[in-house]
Amino acid sequence: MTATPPDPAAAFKQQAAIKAASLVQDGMAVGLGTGSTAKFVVAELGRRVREEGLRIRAIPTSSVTEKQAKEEGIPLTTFGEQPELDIAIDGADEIEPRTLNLIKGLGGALLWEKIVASAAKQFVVVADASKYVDHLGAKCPLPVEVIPFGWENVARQLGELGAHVTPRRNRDGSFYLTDEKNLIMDCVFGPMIEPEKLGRSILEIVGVVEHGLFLHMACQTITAGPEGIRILTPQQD
Ligand SMILES: O=C[C@H](O)[C@H](O)[C@H](O)COP(=O)(O)O
Repeated sequence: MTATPPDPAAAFKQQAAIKAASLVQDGMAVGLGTGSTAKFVVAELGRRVREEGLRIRAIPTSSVTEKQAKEEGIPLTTFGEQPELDIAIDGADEIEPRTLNLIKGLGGALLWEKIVASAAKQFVVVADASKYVDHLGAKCPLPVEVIPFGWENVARQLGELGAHVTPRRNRDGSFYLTDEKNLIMDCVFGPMIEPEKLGRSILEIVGVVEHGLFLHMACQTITAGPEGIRILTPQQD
């Protein structure tokens, strides 16, 4: 087994995560994100539950986060019991600093993440400062979740929208499967000028479940880097 190399941004991710976790108050219903930054949020909330007696109920955005939350002793709930969340805190792969538009899903959790974020009164994003881009798509592919049946045709149509499309695979060559047993198409579009239009076009393709563009959803981003913690809210045009 090969060891995972240490993450040079881990300390910044943790700083941003602890700051964001401080927004969570007693009695809140909380959406728990997925990824290497969100896991610090879950750890900090777990610490507060155990050491400070913080009372929260949470909905995780992936099976991985669900496992961590249970290990941390965070009580979980469902949308049946809790249709609206007070806050959701999650990571991001790219952040456009003016709008706080995001690309998410490099960890494969974009579908549950979008459901949780859209059920939250406040959607707060945590990241290290390397996630800022001038235009979404500048550094990352856009992950698109598609059902397995007919994926080849969906991939072709994503290509017609201008993407270079790669189905995500595990190290052993098998298809990567999401928590909903769907596939992910990683779509390199390059810098996006009109992400809203692109997002609508992607959703028109039959077989697409959801894409990783989170547009006009975040109310705040908390990032940390060598210059310290930076908190942004969307700029009004
Ligand atoms: O599917 C994964 C999620 O969208 C993550 O929140 C995103 O990939 C950021 O992950 P990380 O904090 O590990 O960079």
